[in-house]
Amino acid sequence: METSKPLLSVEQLSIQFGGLKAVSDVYMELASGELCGLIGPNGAGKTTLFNLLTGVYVPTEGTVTFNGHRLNKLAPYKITRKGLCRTFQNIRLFGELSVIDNVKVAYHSQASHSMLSSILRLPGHFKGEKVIEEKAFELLEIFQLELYKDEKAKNLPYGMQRRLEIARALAGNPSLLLLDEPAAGMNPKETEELMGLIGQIKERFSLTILLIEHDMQLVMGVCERIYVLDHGQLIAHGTPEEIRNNPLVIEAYLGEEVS
Ligand SMILES: Nc1ncnc2c1ncn2[C@@H]1O[C@H](COP(=O)(O)OP(=O)(O)OP(=O)(O)O)[C@@H](O)[C@H]1O
Repeated sequence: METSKPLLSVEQLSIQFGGLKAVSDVYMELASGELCGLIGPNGAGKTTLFNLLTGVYVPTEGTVTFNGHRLNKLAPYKITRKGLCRTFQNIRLFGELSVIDNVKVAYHSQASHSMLSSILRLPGHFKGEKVIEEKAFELLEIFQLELYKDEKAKNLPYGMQRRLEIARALAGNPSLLLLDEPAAGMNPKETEELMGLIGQIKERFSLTILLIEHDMQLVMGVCERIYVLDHGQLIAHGTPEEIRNNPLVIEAYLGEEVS
């Protein structure tokens, strides 16, 4: 039987900050089209792992292979161009720019019309700009932000800013999307709507998604598989059912609710 190669393959990935191994010998495989969770107590190394996958940090040891390419030591923007895009735990929008310009900026980093045609205002520039404007508006519609397109990003309510962050990440045309606590600070209704939306964009854009989330019920509800980190080490991975009943996970979360 032929088994297809994973979209993302992480082997023995480690990073050391002084005396602290923030990520230690981590293994992970994501198949194309999966929606996986990454969980673990505070300080477990989840965001650091995202930073390693996206080139923010260079690993001390180990390899990251994405879509057949070794990512080690590639600059973050090159990794984004390969189709691995992310959002951040702390919202990183251009607050003074309009909502639609925030998405357009993200498109420009991928734009196919050349810098020269833009400088000289050649027809290719205007055609490219029109396409970008249309695509950006489409993304705003998907995230129900189109009515706010001319509003400064900083004036959006928090939940909408979080949605705009994801729209911006999608403008990078990812095949793998990493979401760092996408529902942080949202109320239960906003969170439920966001999770529905994440399911929709996954199908619509044929995405593979890895998401960090603290709300256990939510992770168990939406993810097909879950990876669990504790003190930088991978202590478990499996289906929500397997994770819920794993003694190591229960111990790591002692005092917190796992189900
Ligand atoms: N640049 C850095 N220099 C030194 N230590 C760091 C650095 N980045 C992260 N760490 C440490 O690595 C450990 C893991 O941090 P990380 O932010 O990845 O955890 P996390 O699982 O994302 O936590 P949380 O759920 O609280 O966001 C922490 O002890 C943190 O202080």
